[in-house]
Amino acid sequence: MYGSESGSVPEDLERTAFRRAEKKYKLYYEDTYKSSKKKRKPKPVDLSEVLDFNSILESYYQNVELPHGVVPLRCGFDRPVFSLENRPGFYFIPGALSVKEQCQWIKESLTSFPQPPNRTNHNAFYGPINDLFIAANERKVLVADGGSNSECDPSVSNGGVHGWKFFEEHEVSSKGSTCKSVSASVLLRKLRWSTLGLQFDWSKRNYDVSLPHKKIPDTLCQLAKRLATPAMPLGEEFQPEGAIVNYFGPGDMLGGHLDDMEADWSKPIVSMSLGCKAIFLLGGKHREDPPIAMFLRSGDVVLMAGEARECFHGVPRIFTDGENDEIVTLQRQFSQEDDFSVLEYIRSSRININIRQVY
Ligand SMILES: O=C(O)CCC(=O)C(=O)O
Ligand SMILES: [Fe+2]
Repeated sequence: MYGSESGSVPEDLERTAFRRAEKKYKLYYEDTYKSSKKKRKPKPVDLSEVLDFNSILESYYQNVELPHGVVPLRCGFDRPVFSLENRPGFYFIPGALSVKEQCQWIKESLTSFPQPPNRTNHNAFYGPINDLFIAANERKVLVADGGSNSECDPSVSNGGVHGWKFFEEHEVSSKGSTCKSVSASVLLRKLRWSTLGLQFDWSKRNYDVSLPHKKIPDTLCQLAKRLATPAMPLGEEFQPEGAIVNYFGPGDMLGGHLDDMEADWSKPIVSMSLGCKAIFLLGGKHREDPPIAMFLRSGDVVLMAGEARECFHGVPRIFTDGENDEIVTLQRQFSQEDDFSVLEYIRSSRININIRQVY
């Protein structure tokens, strides 16, 4: 499902309309800048066909005609909600989260959500990792304890458990380069997903109820229940049971896919965008259907329910450059709160939290 700027795609996959749109919006760099990674310049991309719900919201407030096919929903929600004429079950709530809420969920996504027993993409290789964000700020290094080859672990003189443990940088460098190690900041940069509540097993593409898990935090549940209301049948309440947190760095993308592992597709997926702006592609039921492209900004919420659950979707691009990322207010807030480590992370990242009712 995931890809990155370096991923190559078999030719036949490029034949679908969805794949062509992914290619159109994906990050490519100008060739002339290839030699120097720092100065690489993104190739310009034509964004004229990307739906912009910020300007749609403005038009709505000013009573100006909306783009063809965009329909405001009358549902009594406390913010404007838009639907798309030819994608029933899809709802867009621009700016649904306040800046404070955005900061709160960004911080939780970095600090508490990746904590065991929640799983992350690092589990398969390193096992559970505690306090990754703190370790990254303290410039710690994760070191392999090689069992019999235990000189790798500065604290173990002979034998010891197999596994990985954080150490201070100087403890590791004094040991030389014989041990397998990776810096916490590299691991934080490579964090791609964490799962909350019922744990999603990516290898089986299913929920594994036998895996230990904690309930989704109550504040997040309450928020998701409220945000889900425009897509819920009257009188029914959304029951958040599982969530996937996606972390995107520059050049990362989320390939076209369906989320079809939940039992009841009439219930929405509540999807919150945080950090740098992205392009979201909402396709149809077939990869051959031309997708609709739209910007997702920090604070936007998307709901996918009913027929929209059968639509391919993905994120081909995030914008991490100051001109396009649209995170000034977020940056200001983190600076005011002296949260410079979070600020550093989010200025080149996007986080998506999508919350699901599984049964
Ligand atoms: O990042 C997004 O906005 C979409 C995420 C998504 O589709 C998923 O995790 O299934
Ligand atoms: Fe999805």
